[in-house]
Amino acid sequence: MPSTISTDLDSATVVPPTPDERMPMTPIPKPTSVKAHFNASLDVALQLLQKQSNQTKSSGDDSTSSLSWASAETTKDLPRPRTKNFPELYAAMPDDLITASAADTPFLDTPTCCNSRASSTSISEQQQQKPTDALDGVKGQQDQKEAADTQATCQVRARIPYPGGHFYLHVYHTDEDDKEHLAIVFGDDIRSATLEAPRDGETDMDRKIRGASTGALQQLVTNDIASRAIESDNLDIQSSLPMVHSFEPDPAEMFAASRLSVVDAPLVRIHSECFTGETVSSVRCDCGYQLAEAMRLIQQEGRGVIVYLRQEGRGIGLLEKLKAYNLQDMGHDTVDANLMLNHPADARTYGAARAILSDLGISKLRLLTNNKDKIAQLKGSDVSSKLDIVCHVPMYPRWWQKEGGEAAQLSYSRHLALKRDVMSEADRYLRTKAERMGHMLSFEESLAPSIVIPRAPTSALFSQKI
Ligand SMILES: Nc1nc2c(ncn2[C@@H]2O[C@H](COP(=O)(O)OP(=O)(O)OP(=O)(O)O)[C@@H](O)[C@H]2O)c(=O)[nH]1
Repeated sequence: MPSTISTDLDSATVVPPTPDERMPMTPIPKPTSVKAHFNASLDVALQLLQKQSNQTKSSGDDSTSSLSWASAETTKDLPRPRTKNFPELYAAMPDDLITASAADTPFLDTPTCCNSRASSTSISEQQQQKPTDALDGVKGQQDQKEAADTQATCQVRARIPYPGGHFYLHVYHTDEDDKEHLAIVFGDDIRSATLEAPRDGETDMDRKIRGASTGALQQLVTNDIASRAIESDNLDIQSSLPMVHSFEPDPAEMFAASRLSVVDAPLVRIHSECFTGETVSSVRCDCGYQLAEAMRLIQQEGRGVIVYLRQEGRGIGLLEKLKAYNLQDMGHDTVDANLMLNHPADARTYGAARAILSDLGISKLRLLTNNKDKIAQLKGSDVSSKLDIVCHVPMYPRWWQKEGGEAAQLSYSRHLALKRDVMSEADRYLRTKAERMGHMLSFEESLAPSIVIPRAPTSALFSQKI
């Protein structure tokens, strides 16, 4: 009987071994870099595969005894990538999608992923404004040092149904604080190394309960092979994969290419908790909009991550944020209100976010943000854990976008109501972010870019019907 591809890592039924059958697992050291992440994944996969193979041997089933995950039947109807190494899938992003070059942006060498000239103008203008002392580069550099050392461990992963699909919610603990930071992951192939790592004495049921995989591990292995090929600059994936020989449409090639997108550049949002904006729909800030918009954009692409950090009130907590709100109602802006309460304008660091992305195997990304400080901190200076932010995607409030753009999707009356509600409150907030915190926002409605989200290099693959 030919073996078939299982695309659901958790769908394979594995009979839990009796205690005697259980193979002792060597603990996998916590990965410290992307390379280590994949090495750890492979080690985990091989150990579990070995374990699974022992189990199936003992149960007389040989269907999982090889890595032959591509069957003849599954190959015949698939479109074939044009060349051996699929260069069209890795084609550089079109020039018109990148408006701000490193040369244009002295404080920021991350281009903007949008097609508007206005955007690069506004960025240059913003960069001439001096950020507040609380946000200057010294703080960023100190934070980067700390960030490189942060360890994040995924405790559990669960599937959450979402309109039009599902995502996986991951709960993380870090050694920085005792909060439950989250990763909202779209895409079945983005996996946590620390979640998958075997834990002493656990059964398959234990693994299932915490959301780690127990079967069908071929994908993890293949994923790792493809990733290693990329890491060593060897794009000849075909020589690294077990079953790619013909020039006929081949799911193995398609699959290998899709694996590469793990180290390509998915959309990522690093989002800070905001109870008021997200849960009770406050329009004092744009946080609720930004979270919803990030989810919409990432779901549209089919894969990507929102790292949801428990940094309420830019790190000062809800209690202090509400005091700051009262000061704002007395006429102070968000920066001054924080300073009057003896807090920095922004108390956040991004070590946890970097550690979580590393754990998820993401080293290259497109970042949804307007915040230069966030980009600088995330990038980091430590070469071994450097994040490659290929561009940033502006998070422009919908009500600032040109008529006929995204705003046109709202009904006219809703649009007017939104405008009326937010103009006085949220616009004041956004204006302060731009003027005093160096956020890359332009107030002129006519300058707001109509945002074009560049497709991930491999997204063509996902849009093909397989
Ligand atoms: N201290 C304080 N925090 C606020 C206020 N309004 C919103 N926040 C918090 O600010 C955080 C969001 O940060 P923002 O500065 O809006 O945006 P950002 O994440 O830095 O930048 P983007 O990536 O462009 O969204 C959330 O944790 C909110 O709870 C406020 O008036 N005072």
